[in-house]
Amino acid sequence: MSFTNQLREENEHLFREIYRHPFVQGIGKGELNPEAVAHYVKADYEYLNKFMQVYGLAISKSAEREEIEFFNEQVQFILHSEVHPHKNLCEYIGIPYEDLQGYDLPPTADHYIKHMLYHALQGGMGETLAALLPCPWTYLEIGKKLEIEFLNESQDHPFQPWITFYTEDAMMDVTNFMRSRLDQLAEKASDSEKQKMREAFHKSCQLEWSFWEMAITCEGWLTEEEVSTR
Ligand SMILES: Cc1ncc(C[n+]2csc(CCO)c2C)c(N)n1
Repeated sequence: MSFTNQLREENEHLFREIYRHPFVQGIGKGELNPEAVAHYVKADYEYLNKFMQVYGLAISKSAEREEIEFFNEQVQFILHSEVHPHKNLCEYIGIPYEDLQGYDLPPTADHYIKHMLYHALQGGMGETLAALLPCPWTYLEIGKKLEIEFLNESQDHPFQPWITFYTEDAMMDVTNFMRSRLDQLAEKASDSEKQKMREAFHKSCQLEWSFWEMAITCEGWLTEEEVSTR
């Protein structure tokens, strides 16, 4: 079995729970709390800004032009394409996209991005890819499953653009490129390097679940007042 198939199997429980998460199920049912949606878009916009910087670090570790080209394309993808699912969510809540930009990252989003920055700064390309991969892979699976379970051609669905964005070939291509590079690197890696890749991947899966939870609970930093009254 390939290394990334092993990673997928070891994290089956988290992939299942991500799909079962109430925010993800709310996308499927077409019913979401507007405050949770605004919280998600605010956090995700800034998360994606930092995510592009992780791609920048990955470029600095690239051994071949093909890798540089891939990460460069993915920065373009985030800048110009990944705004569409955000705009779909903004339309649902009737708030202009610009009004949801420029906010501080809530604790979980901050943790997630710093986890990726850590592996990109400390580790090699394998560790970096292992930390990045759950991001496209979990969204690809969410999109595919929601499409099968909830999309019906004859009926309007408020999140149809969001769902189909993540089922397009582009999402499969990003996931497959990262998987094949990571599989190649794992073949040559030592046991301790592979262990670091496993840990980076597993924590990113956990943080993907936590990101949905952060949105639905409108998680924020405690105010001074809250700290002093606990
Ligand atoms: C928390 C969080 N996780 C994953 C994505 C989806 N996503 C973000 S970047 C990227 C790959 C682009 O190369 C994908 C699929 C998101 N928006 N927010």
